[in-house]
Amino acid sequence: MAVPAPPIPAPGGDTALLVVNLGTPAAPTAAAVRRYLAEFLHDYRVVALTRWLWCPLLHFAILPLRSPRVAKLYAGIWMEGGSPLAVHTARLAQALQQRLPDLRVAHAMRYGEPALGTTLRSLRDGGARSVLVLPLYPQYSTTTTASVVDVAAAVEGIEVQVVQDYHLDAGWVAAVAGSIRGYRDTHGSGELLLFSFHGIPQRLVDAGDPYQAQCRASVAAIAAALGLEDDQWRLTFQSRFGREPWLQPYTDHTLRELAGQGLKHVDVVCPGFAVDCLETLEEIALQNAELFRAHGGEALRYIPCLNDAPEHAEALASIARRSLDGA
Ligand SMILES: C=CC1=C(C)c2cc3[nH]c(cc4nc(cc5[nH]c(cc1n2)c(C)c5CCC(=O)O)C(CCC(=O)O)=C4C)c(C)c3C=C
Ligand SMILES: [Fe+2]
Ligand SMILES: [Fe+2]
Repeated sequence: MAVPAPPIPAPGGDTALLVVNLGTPAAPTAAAVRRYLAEFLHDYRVVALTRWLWCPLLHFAILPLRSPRVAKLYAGIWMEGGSPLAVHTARLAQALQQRLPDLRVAHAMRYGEPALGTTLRSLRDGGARSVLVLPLYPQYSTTTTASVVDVAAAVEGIEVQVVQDYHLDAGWVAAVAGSIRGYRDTHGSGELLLFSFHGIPQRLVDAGDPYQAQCRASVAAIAAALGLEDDQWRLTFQSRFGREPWLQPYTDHTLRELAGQGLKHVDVVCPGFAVDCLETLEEIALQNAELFRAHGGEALRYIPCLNDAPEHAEALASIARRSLDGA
C-alpha cells in the first residue's frame, strides 16, 4: 500500500513553485528500469496505440528485452547520488529555492519518484493554496508538457498554473548561448555546431504539436545570440523509439554524413534538455561520439546541459516570478 507523503510546509506565503522533470529509474537495474519504463510507456500522451495492441507488445517484448539493456546504459552514467537526471534536477530546484526565498520550491517527476501527484498533494496538505508548475521542457510538446498538465489538473484543492514553454525566453536563450560560448572559449570551436533535440513522431507534428516549430525558433534565437552564420550550425533530432518516422534530420545519420564529408570536430549541444540525462550523457556523449569516430571523425565534443548553472537558475527564477505576476 502506498504510504501518504508527509505535508510539505509552505514557509512564507501560500504559493509554491514545483519544478517538474520527466523522471528516471530509481536504480540502474533491470527491475527498476522496467518499473520506470512501464509507467512511462503506459502514458497515452507518449504512446496512443489502443491497449489491445500495445499492452501485449509492451509486456511481452519491449519491457523484458529493453529493461536489462537500458539498465546497463544507466549503470555507465550513474552518479554517486543517483541518476544524473534526478541529481541535477534536485540541485536545480535548490538553486531556485535560494533565488526565491519567499516561495516553497519543490521538485517532482512525471514518471517515478518523487511523483508529481503525490508532491502536489503534499504541498497542498502543507498549506500551499496555489502552485506554479514549471515543467523543465523549454519547448512544448503534447508528449511531455501536456502529460504534466494531465496529472497536475487532476489534483483537487490547490490552484495550479502551468508554464507552457519558455523556448524564446530571453534569459534562457542567453544562458544557453553563454554556455556554448564558454565551452568554445575554453576548448576551441569545432567545424560545426549541432543542436540536437529529443525527437517525437512526425505524425504528432502533422496533427498540430508545436514542438518542432519551437525547437526551430529556439535554435534561430541561440544562433543569432552567438552571431553564427547559417552554415555554422545544424538542427537535428535524436532518441527515436519504434519504427514510424520521427522528426528529421536524425542526429546519428547527420553525424555519419558529416564524418563522411571529412569533418573532424563537431560540437553538439542539447538545448531541449534542461539537465543532463541518459539521452545526453550516454546517447550523445558516448554512443554518438563513438559513431562519429567510427566514420572518420576525430572528436564529437559534447557541451553539457545548463544543469544547476547560476544563469539557468536565474532565467528560470525570472520566468517563475513573471508567471506569478501574470506578466
Ligand atoms: C516512446 C516514445 C517517446 C517519446 C514520444 C518521447 C518524448 C520525449 N522525451 C523527452 C525527454 C527524455 N526522454 C528520456 C528517455 C526516454 N524517452 C523514451 C521514449 C520517448 N520519449 C524512452 C523509452 C526513454 C527511456 C530510455 C530508453 O528506454 O531509451 C529522457 C532521459 C531519462 C533519464 O532517465 O535520463 C529524457 C530527459 C522529451 C523532451 C520528449 C519530447 C519532446
Ligand atoms: Fe499494460
Ligand atoms: Fe524521451
